[in-house]
Amino acid sequence: MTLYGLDNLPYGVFSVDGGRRRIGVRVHDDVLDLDAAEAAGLIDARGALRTPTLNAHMAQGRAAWSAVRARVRELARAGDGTLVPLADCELHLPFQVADYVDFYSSAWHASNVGKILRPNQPDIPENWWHLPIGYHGRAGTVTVSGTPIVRPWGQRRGDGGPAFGPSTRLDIEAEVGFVVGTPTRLGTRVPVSGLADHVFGVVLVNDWSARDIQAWEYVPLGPFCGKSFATSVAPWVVPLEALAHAWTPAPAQDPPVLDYLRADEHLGLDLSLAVEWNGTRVSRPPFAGMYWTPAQQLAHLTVNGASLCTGDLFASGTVSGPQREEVGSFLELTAAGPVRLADGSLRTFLEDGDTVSITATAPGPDGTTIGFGEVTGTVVKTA
Ligand SMILES: O=C(O)/C=C/C(=O)CC(=O)CC(=O)O
Ligand SMILES: [Ca+2]
Ligand SMILES: [Mg+2]
Repeated sequence: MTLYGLDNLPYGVFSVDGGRRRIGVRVHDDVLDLDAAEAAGLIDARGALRTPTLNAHMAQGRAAWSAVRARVRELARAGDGTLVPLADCELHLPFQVADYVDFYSSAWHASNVGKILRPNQPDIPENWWHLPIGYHGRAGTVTVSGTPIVRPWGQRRGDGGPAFGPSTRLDIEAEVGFVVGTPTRLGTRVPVSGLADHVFGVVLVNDWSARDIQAWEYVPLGPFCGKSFATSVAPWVVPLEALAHAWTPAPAQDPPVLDYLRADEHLGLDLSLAVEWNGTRVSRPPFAGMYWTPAQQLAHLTVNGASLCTGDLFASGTVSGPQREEVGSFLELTAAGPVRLADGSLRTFLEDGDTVSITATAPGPDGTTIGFGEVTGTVVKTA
């Protein structure tokens, strides 16, 4: 199956042999060097492609994204420009992260986690059905796929007070992130119809979570050290334009949402995720069933007049479906007992040396499939 053909063309940042960081587009198992293409006059983005992150091009806006993508497609089709084998490339964080926000938009995830963390309360709080709940994360600790994940230390609930040490309940969250290109002015809102004007593309996210630290610290202000130690993203940003065939009706919303969240077309994206734990596929989270859509998340994120910056990343929240084999966290996967991996070992939470990889596909035009690369990370013992 071709995942990186001419209908995809995801953007990344690469270097070869420790050289300069350059913008490129993945074409099958090669990277088309856009820095070299702009230097050679094969493409014109007013110099934005000759920079070490995608931010300058992302700031140029939707018309420029379309024009550059169309030209990249011509180059890729004609075999013009420099192709570097992917195997020779080191891949970097593709964009400089401005603000990072994480939502909580799967009803299955919310109800699973609610049962585990708040057994004496309703699974899902009343406000959840009226607004896409989220928290502000730590932009500076968003790292590219492959970066080792150092097991965090912190406080957890102990007998008669806090215990302290390396997290004993280290977990993942399989998510889909949206990368903002076009910024806004402080004091303005983005309407629910504004997604495609502001979002440049989509990237896979793993919101690593230390459940023991989280459970002790989060009342009443939400996650802090339990989620701020690292968030991994895939090295490839799939342009929103490449996902034109992946839109699908989102779940009906009842109770009805307020006007600012009501879209003429209430659409989600039909992405199929897969989670591998030390090489064993343990889950296939379906993104199409997310209750809150990215368009609603963006409208809510700015409804108070908060501005958008180029490089803002907002993540969907953990992608969980209704079945145990569809959940996006190990907290949920192992709630009823450990899972057995292909090597025969049993797991509940992550052990040092464990590797988790998340991949995804989406339908492209004419029966093609769009790939998102992978976001992977290996847990290492605290130094
Ligand atoms: O319900 C809670 O208290 C916590 C939920 C999460 O940890 C999930 C979170 O980060 C948001 C999400 O990924 O859906
Ligand atoms: Ca999360
Ligand atoms: Mg995180």
